[in-house]
Amino acid sequence: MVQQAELQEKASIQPIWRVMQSLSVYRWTAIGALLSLLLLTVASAVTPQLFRWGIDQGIAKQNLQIVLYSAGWMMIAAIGRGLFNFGQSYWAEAASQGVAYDLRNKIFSQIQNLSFSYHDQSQTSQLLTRVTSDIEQIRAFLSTSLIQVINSVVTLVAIAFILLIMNWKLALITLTVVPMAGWLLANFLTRNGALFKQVQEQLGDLNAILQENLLGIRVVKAFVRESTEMTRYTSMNDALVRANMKTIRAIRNTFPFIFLLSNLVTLAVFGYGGAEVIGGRFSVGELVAFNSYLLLILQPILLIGFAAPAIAQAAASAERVYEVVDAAVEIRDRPNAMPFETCGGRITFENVSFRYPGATTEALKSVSFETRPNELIAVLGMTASGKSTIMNLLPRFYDATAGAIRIDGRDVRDFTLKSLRSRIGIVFQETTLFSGTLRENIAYAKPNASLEQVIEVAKAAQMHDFIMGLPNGYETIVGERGVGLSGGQKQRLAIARTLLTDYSILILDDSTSAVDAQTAAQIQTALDELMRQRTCTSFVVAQRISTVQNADRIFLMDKGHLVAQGSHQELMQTSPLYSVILESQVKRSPSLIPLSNR
Ligand SMILES: Nc1ncnc2c1ncn2[C@@H]1O[C@H](COP(=O)(O)OP(=O)(O)OP(=O)(O)O)[C@@H](O)[C@H]1O
Repeated sequence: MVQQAELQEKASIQPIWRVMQSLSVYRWTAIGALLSLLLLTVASAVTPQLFRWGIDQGIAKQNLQIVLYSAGWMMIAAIGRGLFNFGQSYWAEAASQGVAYDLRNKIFSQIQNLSFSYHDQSQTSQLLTRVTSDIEQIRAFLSTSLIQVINSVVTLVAIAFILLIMNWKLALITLTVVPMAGWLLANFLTRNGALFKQVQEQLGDLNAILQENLLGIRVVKAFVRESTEMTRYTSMNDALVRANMKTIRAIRNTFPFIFLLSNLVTLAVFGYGGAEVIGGRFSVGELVAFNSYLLLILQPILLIGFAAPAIAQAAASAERVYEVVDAAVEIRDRPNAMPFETCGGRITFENVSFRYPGATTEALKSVSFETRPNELIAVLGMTASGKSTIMNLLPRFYDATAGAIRIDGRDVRDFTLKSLRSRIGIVFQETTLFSGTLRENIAYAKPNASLEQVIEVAKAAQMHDFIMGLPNGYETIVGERGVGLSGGQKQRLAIARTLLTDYSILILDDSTSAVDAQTAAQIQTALDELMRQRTCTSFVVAQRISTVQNADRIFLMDKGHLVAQGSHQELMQTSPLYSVILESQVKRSPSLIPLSNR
């Protein structure tokens, strides 16, 4: 139990240290804030002494000059406090903005590097919450809570020192408040760390529903599920409010005790100090000064108290942010990885098996094949038979669990990822477009491509005529995720985008599924030309008979196994499964001519 508690505490405190260490990049700004803070403490600590001087030496002895002098110095101290306060908050804010900026960039760059498997398993909305709300919590901690705590500790130490010099007995009575309040706060932090983490997680969950809803709003409306979605969102929103209320209750249960403590101490000082003044052992000026210090010493304790929930919240947020920053990038370059430059066209799968992280069964089971230079391979199979998985392994979106994948005899893991992926042109099954113009979307991987080059690939993807029919042509703005384009148009744009890259291996993963048969055939003819001219090998995950017939070889997948390979004619004669699949396609798409009639 003790060990577990220790672990928990370690887990919550460490990220905060790490956040503070990241201030070292902005050390001069942080030092500026710290210096201002120290000067602010001096200016605050000196004021009660000026009071004491003014009362004891000025008012009590009827010396107007000293009263005026003390008032003048108090004025200077007040101006100093204002200036140092400004300097402290300005520099603390600047340093916190710097750290937040770096963290945002770091987490974004890590998100770019993390492997497909990480993104498969993580929730987009939780990532969004980490980049936005969690980093904001950390920034607020650096700009406000951290400064409050340092300020409080420095003030506490300085004032405790002054009080002890002034009257050690009275000082000891006063200072009893410090360990008691400290204990209450430490308890509060340990008990409620998990609660603050829970709030951030629930905020992420709430964002998840919002995000899913925004992405799927058309489905929601089509299925008339608005009220169900509303209920789902409201109940998550309720849960968030409940969690937030729990934190507020925790704060409410702790802070009244600290206030009570401070009030009791004020009374004790008044009673004991009053008796000392009557007994002639303490001057009125000293008691007034002491009382002012008492306020100054309670203020830091309360400030630490107010900062405590924010620190707990920031610790939970820092833990969540560093979880992403530290996540292992599974697919990375090996030491001494070499660039992939020329492709001879011999792609080999040697007993390749693959299981998706978290999956219970293998998506590929001991798949072996070898392609020949300039071959066009069609991959065919029932749904979920492993076709896309084969395509995912070649550019190393995932690494094979067993076996090896080679290009011209060299393991794909020996190449640098950047060179490997830039020489493999892939058109995914699902099309993602970015907001921007049609031209920008086509030239996504090659922003400097000339308009002629863009037009050339758009023609090959049978997109040019459509684009030219638009009032703004290639400069037409595409909505978010390609809103405003049909499914087939999006797919054709995705094909054009890939054709503009420096591919030498081309993979088309069912990328004309939303295009009508006639247009698909036109794209196919244009692609056939390009594939044979520019690629060393091409793979097409095929659904259409025309594609299958054009292929040099067909790989037939079934439940993760490569069950047959050969030409269309060969498979027609040898593989019953092949005939079944093709027949089912003919039924699905009446525009296709049954194979038996060809
Ligand atoms: N990211 C993933 N995480 C876990 N399992 C996955 C993932 N992607 C695919 N799978 C599983 O792997 C198996 C093979 O999927 P794959 O996408 O390769 O099939 P496919 O033949 O391309 O199917 P389709 O024709 O429907 O696109 C399926 O059982 C699928 O559920």
